Amino acid sequence: MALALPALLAVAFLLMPLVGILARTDWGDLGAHLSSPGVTQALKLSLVVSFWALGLSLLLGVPLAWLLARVDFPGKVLVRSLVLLPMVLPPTVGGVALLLGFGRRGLLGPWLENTFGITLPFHTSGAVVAATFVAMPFLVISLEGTLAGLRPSYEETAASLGASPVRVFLTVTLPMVAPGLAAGAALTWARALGEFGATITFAGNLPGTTQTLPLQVYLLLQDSPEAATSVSLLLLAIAMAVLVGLRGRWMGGPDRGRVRGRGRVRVRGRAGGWGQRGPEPRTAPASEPFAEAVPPTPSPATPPAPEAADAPAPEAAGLPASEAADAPAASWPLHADVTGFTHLTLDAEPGTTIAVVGENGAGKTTLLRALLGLTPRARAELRLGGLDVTALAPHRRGVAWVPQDGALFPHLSALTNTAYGLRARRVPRGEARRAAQSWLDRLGVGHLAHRRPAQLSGGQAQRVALARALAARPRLLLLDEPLAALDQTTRAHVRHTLRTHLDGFAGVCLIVTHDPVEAVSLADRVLVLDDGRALQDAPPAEVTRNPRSPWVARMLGRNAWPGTVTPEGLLLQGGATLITAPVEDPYETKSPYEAEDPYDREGGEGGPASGGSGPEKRALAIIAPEAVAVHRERPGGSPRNVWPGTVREITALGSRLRVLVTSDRAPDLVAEITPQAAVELGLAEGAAVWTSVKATEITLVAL
Ligand SMILES: Nc1ncnc2c1ncn2[C@@H]1O[C@H](COP(=O)(O)OP(=O)(O)OP(=O)(O)O)[C@@H](O)[C@H]1O
Repeated sequence: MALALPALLAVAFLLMPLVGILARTDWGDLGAHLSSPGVTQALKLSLVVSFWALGLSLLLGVPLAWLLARVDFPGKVLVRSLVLLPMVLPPTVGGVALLLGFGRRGLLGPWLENTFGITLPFHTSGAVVAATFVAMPFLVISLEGTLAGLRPSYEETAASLGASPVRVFLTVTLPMVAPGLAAGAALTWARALGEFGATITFAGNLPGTTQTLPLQVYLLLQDSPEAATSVSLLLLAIAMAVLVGLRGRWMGGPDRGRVRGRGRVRVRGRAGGWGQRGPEPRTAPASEPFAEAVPPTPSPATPPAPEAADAPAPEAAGLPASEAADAPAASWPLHADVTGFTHLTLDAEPGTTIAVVGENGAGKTTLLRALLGLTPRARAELRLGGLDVTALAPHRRGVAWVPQDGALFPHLSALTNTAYGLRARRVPRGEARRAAQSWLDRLGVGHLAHRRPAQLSGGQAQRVALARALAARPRLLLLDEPLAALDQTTRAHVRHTLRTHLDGFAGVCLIVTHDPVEAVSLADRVLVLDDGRALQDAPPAEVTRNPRSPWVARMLGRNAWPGTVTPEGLLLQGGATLITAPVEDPYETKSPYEAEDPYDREGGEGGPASGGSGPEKRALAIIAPEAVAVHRERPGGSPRNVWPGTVREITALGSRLRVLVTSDRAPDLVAEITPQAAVELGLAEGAAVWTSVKATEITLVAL
């Protein structure tokens, strides 16, 4: 209430002059005033000047806004202040400054006059310059705000689909910032139309040449105040119309209402933790509803129809003719040497799907961006099939990227989105659309071809994004958490679709995921990253059996305790010893896979076995939750690993319960028991219990 009064006063203060104009307008003579020769001449001149000023502002201001929004350069703050200056400078001072810069005796004036014969003062061009000087900042700041708010994933995805930077700007950036651009343009035009102070100071007040409407108002005020009021009303009406048309869009940053981004629902941390289900079977059950909606998938031996039918000329696909000539038909093994923040070597046969997992900040996105050629933080020497694409720009690599939110272009239909990659490679429109429709059909979303992304559900949008990437016929496919934004049911459906279609993909596919089910059910290999290095790169079964880090173990639903190997077992942090079965030195029993591990061969730093070279042998004790017994009394008998503890959390997992027990004598432990056992034990959160693990149930994995 205390604020309402001054606020009302402010509104009244702003309203009063407008009411004054309305009250004092001579409505009977309004038509005559506005159609008088002097006013119509000034109106015409104002329109000419304001539209020229708008044109100049667009020509110069759009690139400037883009530069300010997208490029980091020294002195950027200064340039931005310079752009804003005319908005706060008194217009007459602006006029004086223009005179000193471009006037006949100004810095550039003589040169302009002698070289181009251009004299600005007392010419219409001078009025245009004055109007541009004061109006352009409106365009620049409005567009800069919109551009800065546009997530780069749209433009990066467009590039990954093969679009050149100019094409990306024209087909993605410009349409997506159109509302901001239109708002800025309308304001710029309105400001130019109302310009007075700089114009009269710099260009003078010559009827028919520089005397625009605002200058007319000033003159009329002395001779015919009623006519001045009528012209003021006209200018007021125009200004109001512009503001009402913009409906507050100016300075509002990107038009978030229109550019609908899919929610980034990150499934992190505990998603794959001890409350997670065990791995799903790799093949989804035939009873999955979506399975029926998916047309039969061609085997890898018979490439998908669109690939065969619509393969563009190699040159059209962005390959230099010489490289294209000896490019293998449709099979793209991967070899990547990545250096920088990410440091690893990756080799994979065509058709391999690799799940990239790791904690937050492990370098998953950096790896993908390095393969795309989009980050200076890591560089990938990249060979895809017979082609070394290292030196190629992102849009010429044939590396398609599906970011987490899909980044479907909101202004294009599902069909046009899907055809985007082919169109970027100059495939004729009809052909590209037919191929796109075919891909949409195969992913079960063909009937949604004409919908805009905003009219699709999360799962449908993901399928369209996948269709768009596959339709571009990439040599390498990068999926960044493709299922993260989906609910559990949709996730299972889309996972099945993904699996089915990745089976028919003739390149390598990397999937970043935080979901162990996704990693195990979709991938042929799991690449575990830690601080940009490959901690483990093995088939899912191997990673599940012998996880190389506590994080991976926990992600896969296992208890994982790091410690130091001793003759009895494992010395845990805190001094307790975990007794294991007669110890097989984990450093001497390596799985066949480990023996082949490239990091072992190279003895590379950070490789999976590098920890074995020191005097102290670190290992990870893996304990399956099913192997943990829970008791109310201290158990007797054989188990030697017995700890008192307290139940901290009980969660349901299918038909079983997972019980988190904390103890001051051992690390946190998760037990999996039946609901019946829980009832019999009278388990509840806070209950004092004992946990035990048989020595034979513990697996030691070298760290
Ligand atoms: N542009 C950048 N400049 C400097 N450091 C960066 C930049 N981008 C990422 N990093 C850092 O690099 C590391 C790896 O980041 P990256 O985004 O690749 O991790 P991630 O595994 O994808 O993580 P998340 O699971 O959280 O997405 C992090 O420590 C991050 O802080």
